[in-house]
Amino acid sequence: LTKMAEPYKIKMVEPLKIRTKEERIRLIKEAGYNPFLLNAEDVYIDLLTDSGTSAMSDNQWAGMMLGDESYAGSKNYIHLVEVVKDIFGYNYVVPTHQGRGAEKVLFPVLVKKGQYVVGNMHFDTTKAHIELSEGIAVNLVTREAEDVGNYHPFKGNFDIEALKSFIEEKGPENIAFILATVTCNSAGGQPVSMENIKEVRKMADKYGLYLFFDAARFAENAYFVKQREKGYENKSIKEIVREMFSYGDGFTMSAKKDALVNIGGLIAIKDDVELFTKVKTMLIPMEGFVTYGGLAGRDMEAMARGLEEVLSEDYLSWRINQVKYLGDKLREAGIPIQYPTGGHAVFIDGKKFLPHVPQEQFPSHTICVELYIEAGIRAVEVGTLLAGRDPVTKKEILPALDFVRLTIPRRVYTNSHMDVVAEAVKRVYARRDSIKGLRFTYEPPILRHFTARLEPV
Ligand SMILES: CC1=C(O)/C(=C\N=C(/C)C(=O)O)C(COP(=O)(O)O)=CN1
Repeated sequence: LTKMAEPYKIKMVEPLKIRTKEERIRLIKEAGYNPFLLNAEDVYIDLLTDSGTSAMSDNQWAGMMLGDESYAGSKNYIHLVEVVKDIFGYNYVVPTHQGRGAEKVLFPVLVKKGQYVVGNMHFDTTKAHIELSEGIAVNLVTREAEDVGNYHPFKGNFDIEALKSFIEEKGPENIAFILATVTCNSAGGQPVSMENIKEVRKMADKYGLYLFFDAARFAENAYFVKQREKGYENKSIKEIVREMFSYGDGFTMSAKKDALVNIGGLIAIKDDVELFTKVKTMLIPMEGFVTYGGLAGRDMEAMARGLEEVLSEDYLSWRINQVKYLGDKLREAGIPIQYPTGGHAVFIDGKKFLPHVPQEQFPSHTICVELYIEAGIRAVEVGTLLAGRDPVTKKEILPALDFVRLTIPRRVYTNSHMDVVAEAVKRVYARRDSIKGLRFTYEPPILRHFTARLEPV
């Protein structure tokens, strides 16, 4: 019985505004049919992202009052380093302002012009920073990730054969490093198994390559390992995290996800002190001095406390089952989603939902627009609009996966909100045959999905 409700009670609330349907039709038109351009106060249930949108705990808020805002040697930094060492087993740690801050400092140190960074699936801003470092981002995720409707326990895994032949084909000297994203956001928040991580580690050792983690959703990955991988059912989340990261040489982290804070990032290096010196040298001009890296002391304190809190099994079990709760309601209604549901979001298969809308007219983005009109819900497209154009041919990339991501913030919404979301998706699904696609009225040259403006065809 104790597992049926949130393992926390609510002490402070933020009243929500609910615009009328007429207002929402006007507002989304004024926003160029792009939910990114809506004002938050015009959104009822915001499922745009789980990044930076978590509710902090009383323990974290109390930590905010203990901010040591000294420029150098803040006690919050010392606390943060201790926590990272204790959880991940890495000796060298610097804060950054968020995940991109970590990427723009670490990648130039690791990547030489023209080298490849091979990953399961890179998040779009991570890909952007690999390219800004003049590297080439390559995704080698298991084919199971594209088998959307069928159950596979670890759809975030690397395709080990593909990884081996890619490194052989290009030559290890042309691989900057291997990057394992846990969980794999772009595949549907899908986990990577410990067995797969061990296989990737073997490759890294065989070819003398670094293995880094993109650790944004590390705790959710560990929870799935505990639930789904033989031999881990009796291990604590902390033990599983420790083992996962023992196979890595370092990580970047957007703390805005599993560290339960609204701003923050990290770079951690296991034991390569030389590499750490290069990172610190880059950090100072790009993010700030070593002991604050673009953050206030209070933010580092909240992050240190969040990293410890997120390891709670009661918290993880509730958080991940809330995603499953929404996913199950949609599957029961016959709505096509990435199955099983991931750690942070339900991913609707837009191409199957709107088979009559050509991919060039952005089926999943169209569903996001309809969800806002239907019930003031803001979701995000992770598909064709996001993928953009081939930089050389300028043709639409047309990715295999075209998803609506219903991204659930941590500790913010109850299952009553999930019931509203499920009902709204069902109503859009019921009228899907009458839904038309979208076309650009303004198409930005890079990362177009954030500021594009569109209209119904
Ligand atoms: C796996 C991964 C991410 O998901 C990520 C950011 N994700 C966002 C903003 C999201 O909506 O999924 C980033 C960038 O983190 P940042 O948004 O700069 O703190 C890196 N890796």
